[in-house]
Amino acid sequence: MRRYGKHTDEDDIRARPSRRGTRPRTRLRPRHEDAAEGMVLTVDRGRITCLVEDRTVTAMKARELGRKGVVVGDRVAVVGDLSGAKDTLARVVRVEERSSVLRRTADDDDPYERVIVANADQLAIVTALADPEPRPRMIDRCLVAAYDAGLEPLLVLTKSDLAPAEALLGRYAPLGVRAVAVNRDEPVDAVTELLTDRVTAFVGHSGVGKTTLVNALVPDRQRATGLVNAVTGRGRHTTTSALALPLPEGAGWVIDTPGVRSFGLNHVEPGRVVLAFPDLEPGTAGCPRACSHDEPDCALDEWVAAGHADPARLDSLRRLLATREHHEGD
Ligand SMILES: Nc1nc2c(ncn2[C@@H]2O[C@H](COP(=O)(O)OP(=O)(O)OP(=O)(O)O)[C@@H](O)[C@H]2O)c(=O)[nH]1
Ligand SMILES: [Zn+2]
Repeated sequence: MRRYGKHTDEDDIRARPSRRGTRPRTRLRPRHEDAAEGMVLTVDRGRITCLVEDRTVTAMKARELGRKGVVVGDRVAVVGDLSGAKDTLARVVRVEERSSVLRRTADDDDPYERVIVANADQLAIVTALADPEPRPRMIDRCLVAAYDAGLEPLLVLTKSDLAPAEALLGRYAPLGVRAVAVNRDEPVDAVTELLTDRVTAFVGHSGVGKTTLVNALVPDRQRATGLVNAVTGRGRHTTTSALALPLPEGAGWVIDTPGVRSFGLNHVEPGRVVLAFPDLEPGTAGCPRACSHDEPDCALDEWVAAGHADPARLDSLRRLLATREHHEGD
């Protein structure tokens, strides 16, 4: 399992198998042999805050990176002043291959897509059970984004003191999505357990209680946020970019994404979403080319009729795929 932070051991990283195989490092990386590994904690107007060993280092993108973006969660190679002292500036010279990318478009009509988080393995979709009312279509859209990005979704239902969770849970039962209900007056251990040793991006609409939850999960948040702001010189409430926060004892990461409520799904291909449905996926072998999986010739109807999968699963898949069409109020 991927681990960053205090327990990250550099030898570990080098020993990780890479797609490039076993060619010698010297040929792979002729330059910046002395670079240190860092993990990007936040990016604010070109200033990259990374964790290098146990130090918070501010860096700028090296010119040689060109237009390549650097985002929260990226593993990077950093050179220069790595002391983490005030007013020092290091350089990010390389962005390592990403194991996942979470993208968004401003909305479905906006063709411009941007990566918001790299290397997460889980997407926590935070929804209040009341105040504000849950918006199932929005949850569905987040699920599609998670499946598309190859992240495992996790439904976190907040304010369980205000309303029961059963109806909402019922809607997601056929999808097999893990879900947990919490409120601010109870311990959050059940959530912590699901985050252990993972990198989890949190999304949610304003007012759902995401801040309350993240503060409970990361009791050290004030300190962690303070560290970042000491370096960027910005106030606690001004940052709008995503921020990686370590769970206690280095047991995983919470990536808070202020302002990310839902996802434009322009770039999503039905084929990638179906991959998250291993019981249905083999049935698509009989589909016409570029099947939307919601058309008369789709082979999945026959697949289900033949008893290979539960019809409720196909209904759920189609409901999710339909959220790619834009509706008022998403
Ligand atoms: N009843 C109840 N209210 C809660 C709970 N958690 C948070 N709230 C309230 O919900 C409101 C929003 O909580 P926040 O934690 O600020 O929510 P947020 O999602 O971070 O919203 P923004 O700060 O606007 O992004 C606040 O008034 C909280 O006091 C809960 O478990 N139960
Ligand atoms: Zn099909």
